[in-house]
Amino acid sequence: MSNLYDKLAILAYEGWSSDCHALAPLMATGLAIFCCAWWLWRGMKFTKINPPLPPGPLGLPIIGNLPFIQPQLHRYFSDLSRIYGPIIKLRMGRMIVIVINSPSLANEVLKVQDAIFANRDIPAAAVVGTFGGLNIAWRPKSPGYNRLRKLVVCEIMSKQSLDACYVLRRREVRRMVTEIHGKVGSLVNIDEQLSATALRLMTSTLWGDDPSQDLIELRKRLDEFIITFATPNVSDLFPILAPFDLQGIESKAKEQLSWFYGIFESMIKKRRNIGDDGKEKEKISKDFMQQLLELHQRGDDNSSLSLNEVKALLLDLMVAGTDTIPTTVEWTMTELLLHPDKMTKLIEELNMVVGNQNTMEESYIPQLVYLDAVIKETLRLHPVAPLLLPHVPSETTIIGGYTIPKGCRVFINAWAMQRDLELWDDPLRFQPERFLATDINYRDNNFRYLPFGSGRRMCVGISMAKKMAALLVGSLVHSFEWRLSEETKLNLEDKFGLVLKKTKSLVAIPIARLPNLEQYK
Ligand code: HEM
Repeated sequence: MSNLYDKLAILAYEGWSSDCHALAPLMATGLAIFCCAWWLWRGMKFTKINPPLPPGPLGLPIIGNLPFIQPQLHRYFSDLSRIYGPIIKLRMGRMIVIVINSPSLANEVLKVQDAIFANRDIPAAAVVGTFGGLNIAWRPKSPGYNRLRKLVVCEIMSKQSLDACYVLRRREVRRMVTEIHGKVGSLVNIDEQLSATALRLMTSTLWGDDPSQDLIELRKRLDEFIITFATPNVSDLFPILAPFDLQGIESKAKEQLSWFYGIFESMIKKRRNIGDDGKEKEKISKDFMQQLLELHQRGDDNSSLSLNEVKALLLDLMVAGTDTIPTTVEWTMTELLLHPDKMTKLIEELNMVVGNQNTMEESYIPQLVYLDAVIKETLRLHPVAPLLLPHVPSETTIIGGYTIPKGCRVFINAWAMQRDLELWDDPLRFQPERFLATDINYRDNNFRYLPFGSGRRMCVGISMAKKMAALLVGSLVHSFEWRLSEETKLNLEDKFGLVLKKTKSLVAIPIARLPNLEQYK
């Protein structure tokens, strides 16, 4: 090769110096024009492919904006968007963060360019625990992810499957009503009550009844695990440091996850030991674990699950389901207690549809349109995932005239859009009626209202969440009248975390409102 270059050089030199002497000025001009044209073309091509990154606050070298980030991320990001516009950029260590604050740009990310943005990056702490991202929430875009999601949406969360395990949900909700009835006239911490109920609801839906299971220990482990994952990890901000696990987060996560997987493995083992016949089989046939194991045993590549996928999924569904639903229900009860006229309207609807001789059942939900509007309005003002989950573009692209680099984290500030004065009439007012007047829905591709996200990464638990939230709010309001103690000052302060919770738990006094004691059993 170098020989060839040498020959060409000699040829060029000899040609230039002898035969083409007269053409020299012409060739020089031609070369100059070519260079200018090439430079202009490169410049145009560069600016065309690489517009600037979105605007944002200046940061420091290496650590970027990290020292200035405020813990209430949803509020901090929306304050920044008032200064820098609907799309902003921050840098956290090596990580570029993009925040979207307008429905038209959210439409670009979640619909027009959904194929690029339907990707995730596994946090360092989750790599080992999810067997390299075998769960749904962290799994990068891949045929494996599509297969898993399809199985969960079409089989586990199908109407048929959810109806089949209603008996399990009903039992836990009735248990909650009985427990609250035992505290009638005294203060009840609604957050604690709902968290315990949601955990029982989720665990019995996932694997039915397991008397050997210590739910207090499970709750404690779950809280520790959530704290580990919510702690900002230097390994994610500076991947080069990941092998050192400087904060010990990865090793903690590994230990915590192996505890959960130990429990799942022993339950799977027990389940497999149950024979094909008898009442035991009948009892367990409705829970998710049974369905997941049946998918595992299918043994065909397109529609079966590996055992590690089964375990990673059980954890995914447990984490996703146990805090989102009670948080939504607690916010709903708080708003209703702050707005007695809306509470009265809901009671009237429940009296009319359910009646005071019956108990609240899921079969009434389609007729309870005001209840549906109340929950939708609550999720508008208090979305449990205010920034959705981070989307990670699988290639560099352009949004709103700015370059969005491959691998950055894109947050959609649903919280800000759902309270935007330009998008909603009187946005800070709790007004469920706005959902009666319009037909805004959770799945509408309506990018000003996104409590469950949208597109390929939309929440897979939406059908289950809708049923559980309606059953819980309906049962609490149908069974009891709720009063506040003299000292209680209700407020709507929130705190950002894995879910957007109330800063102060709701505490209220239940009074029985149904005529028969039987209705509380
Ligand atoms: C009120 C209750 C709930 C709300 C408001 C909610 C909201 C969300 C949101 C906003 C996302 C992220 C969407 C995105 O990144 O674009 C999400 C993802 C997810 N949710 Fe939910 N969720 C709820 C309940 C549940 C339940 C009950 C389950 C399952 C038992 C569940 C399972 C999941 C999973 C697995 C994902 C990840 C989906 C993916 O990455 O493909 N969620 N949810």
